[in-house]
Amino acid sequence: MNPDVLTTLLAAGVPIALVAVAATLVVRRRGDRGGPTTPPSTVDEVPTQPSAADAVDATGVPVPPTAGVPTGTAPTPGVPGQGAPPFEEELLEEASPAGAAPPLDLEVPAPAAGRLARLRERLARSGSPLGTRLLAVLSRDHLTEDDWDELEETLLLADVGAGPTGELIDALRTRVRVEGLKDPAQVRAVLREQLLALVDPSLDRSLRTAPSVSDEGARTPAVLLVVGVNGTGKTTTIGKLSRLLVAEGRSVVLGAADTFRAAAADQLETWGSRVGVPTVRSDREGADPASVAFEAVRTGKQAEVDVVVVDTAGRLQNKAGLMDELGKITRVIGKEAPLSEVLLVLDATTGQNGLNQARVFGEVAGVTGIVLTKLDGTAKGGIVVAVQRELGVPVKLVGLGEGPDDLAPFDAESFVDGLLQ
Ligand SMILES: Nc1nc2c(ncn2[C@@H]2O[C@H](COP(=O)(O)OP(=O)(O)OP(=O)(O)O)[C@@H](O)[C@H]2O)c(=O)[nH]1
Repeated sequence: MNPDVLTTLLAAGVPIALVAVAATLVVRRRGDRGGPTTPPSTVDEVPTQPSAADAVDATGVPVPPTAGVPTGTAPTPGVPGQGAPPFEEELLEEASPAGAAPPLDLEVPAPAAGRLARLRERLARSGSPLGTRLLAVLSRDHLTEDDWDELEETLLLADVGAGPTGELIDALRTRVRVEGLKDPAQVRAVLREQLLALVDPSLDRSLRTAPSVSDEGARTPAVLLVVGVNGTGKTTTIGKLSRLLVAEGRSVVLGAADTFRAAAADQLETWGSRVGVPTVRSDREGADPASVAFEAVRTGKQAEVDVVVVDTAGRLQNKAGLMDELGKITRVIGKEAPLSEVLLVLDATTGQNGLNQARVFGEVAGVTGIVLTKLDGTAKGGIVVAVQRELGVPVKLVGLGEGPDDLAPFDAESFVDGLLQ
């Protein structure tokens, strides 16, 4: 964060987390009133104040803000039961960076650690998990050819994919024959080992979210571009990701470059405002997504935030169009900052269809990590294996539900343990 900005704000006695929100509201309010319309290829002005994540107490520990931010936008469809409180005109009239804004409270996102523990519980609720079904067959006394066929079918139905299924069956047959596995605990241990090998714990699943600092001390934010087909949970995932980043003490700017659907920008803005994260957007539906992305990165750079996360539309009617759009977004972002991550959001419940999407985006967008959403709603956890094989990039995050903090960093061991509970 820019120390000058911080000093000025602190000197003015302004709670910094609130300034970002108040100023964002003013910007939105102007647009709502039909004031100066946003010219084509430009975006709304966005405050360059530090985020809530930068607030620290005397010991340097981040001071978590508290709940419930009024916003001028509609309740978010992707935030069940969490619609924004009613629009408060007086509040917006008075809001200004230096003014005495009423105490607007921000939500406290759940810490990243421990989130994946929820995976077990969610996988258990998703019907009969893959591991349980495999164990049931493997625990039979003498495994016949029919049993092996059943194992194979179970893996294929769970979307593990033909190649990895063959590998797993071969490995298990060898182990059962050589080691004469009988004891259920032994069978379980071997299955765990083999599943883990498929999910591959050696892959680097870290998210590159650290800003770079030049020798002269200039900070450039990490830029995360989020791509994927509409409906996979992209916008919701970015909302959840901004909370995860705030929970880790990062300052964040969001870029609403999904200009195809105006509500997507509202949705993103509402997510951000709940945790004090500003959104750069255009009020013009169909505005140039590349210019919004560019502006978001420039804003993040000027404000010296840690991370800029950019949403995209990614309609898949035509690969050439998608390639053009994502290519242009990538090029213009590159003028301001290098891309740190291209995250592909895939819906875990879509099976082969999801894999086809992964293939196209993999060719077009240079994906560096996969976010698998709706893992809570499927017994087909095998898609993790298939999609990693298909793209050769790791699953980095998983969506475990519709709640605001139902996004967790992926961990191979916890995932396999979830399958084998
Ligand atoms: N159960 C469950 N639902 C999810 C998860 N992630 C997203 N969703 C839901 O999926 C639906 C679609 O999410 P969006 O974020 O609007 O999808 P999108 O890809 O941004 O769609 P466009 O904005 O149209 O491009 C919403 O109802 C979300 O609440 C998840 O991990 N689990």
